[in-house]
Amino acid sequence: MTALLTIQDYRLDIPTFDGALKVLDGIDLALDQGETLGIVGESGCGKTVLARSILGIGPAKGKRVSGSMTFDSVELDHLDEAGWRRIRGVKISMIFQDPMTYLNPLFTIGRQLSDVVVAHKRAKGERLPSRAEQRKRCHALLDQVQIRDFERVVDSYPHQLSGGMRQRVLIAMALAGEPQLLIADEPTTALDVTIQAQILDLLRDLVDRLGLTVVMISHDVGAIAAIARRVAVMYAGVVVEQGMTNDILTQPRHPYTQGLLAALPDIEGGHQVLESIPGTIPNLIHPPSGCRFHPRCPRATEICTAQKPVARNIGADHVVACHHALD
Ligand SMILES: Nc1ncnc2c1ncn2[C@@H]1O[C@H](COP(=O)(O)OP(=O)(O)OP(=O)(O)O)[C@@H](O)[C@H]1O
Repeated sequence: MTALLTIQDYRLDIPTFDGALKVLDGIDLALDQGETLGIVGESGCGKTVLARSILGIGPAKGKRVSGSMTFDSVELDHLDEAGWRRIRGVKISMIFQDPMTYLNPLFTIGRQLSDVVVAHKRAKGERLPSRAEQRKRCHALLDQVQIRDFERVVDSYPHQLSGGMRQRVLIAMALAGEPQLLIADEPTTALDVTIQAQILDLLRDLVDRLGLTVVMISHDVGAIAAIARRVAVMYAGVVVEQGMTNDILTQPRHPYTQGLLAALPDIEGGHQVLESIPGTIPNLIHPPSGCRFHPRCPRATEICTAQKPVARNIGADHVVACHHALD
């Protein structure tokens, strides 16, 4: 089976006055239809840049140094604007941390959702829906995200809704084009803990019911574990470990993953946030030689400063980039 999304040796630099930030350093990921992949790592390790690059909305000055991204057999890096319009928001849609930023404060939810519904019809060259049809479609979309008081919500302005409701509305908008892939970038981070759990339940339900393919980004391992069957751990622009979520959580092999999980106070029942292990993410203009994690690594030896570890398979669907993964 061909993967729905394939990312191969993807390197991205962002030029700055002080030199190029080597933000993504050879990312390899693959995602099948119907899969749920979590990307976890500390703040600043490149998760958002990676996710946005999949949608062609990466940093404006970002330069692909090597590698490729292929979605549904389409080479994304070769797309022109017309090509992107057929994919972005249609085949791949994205939800973000702060829904308020993506909702227009001046228009009601009903108006904004209707606009999205109409825009999708137009993009597909289909007949534009009547007012009544738009309303029916909005109703169905809000129902899909478990919003039951339809009448109140469609006539509300974004500020009249709670954060959780706004996130549900954004998810409804993201689903309007029946996307093949949904990218969720920290979708629960800005919400209260109880609301976080509700939104995670909703995403879980959508995955189960619609067979949605999801890439979910979070620094919250609990949130990732709730949604994602597979997980990729990122450190300083590198995927250091990936595999089935259950294996990674119970048998982490990379010292960074081990550090992240050890720093979790108690994963049971709650969605604990990662506490970073000692040290900080390195400067990405002059990243450490060899393994980017070596300055913080309790197991680092000479080879780690000299050679970048090659990602290797150490079990069924468990890949680690560490010289000492099996020590
Ligand atoms: N447009 C930009 N210009 C310059 N640097 C950028 C730009 N966008 C991202 N970066 C830098 O790239 C690195 C990775 O950022 P990114 O936002 O992807 O991290 P992240 O893992 O998603 O973190 P967070 O969880 O805080 O969002 C950071 O050092 C960030 O400062």
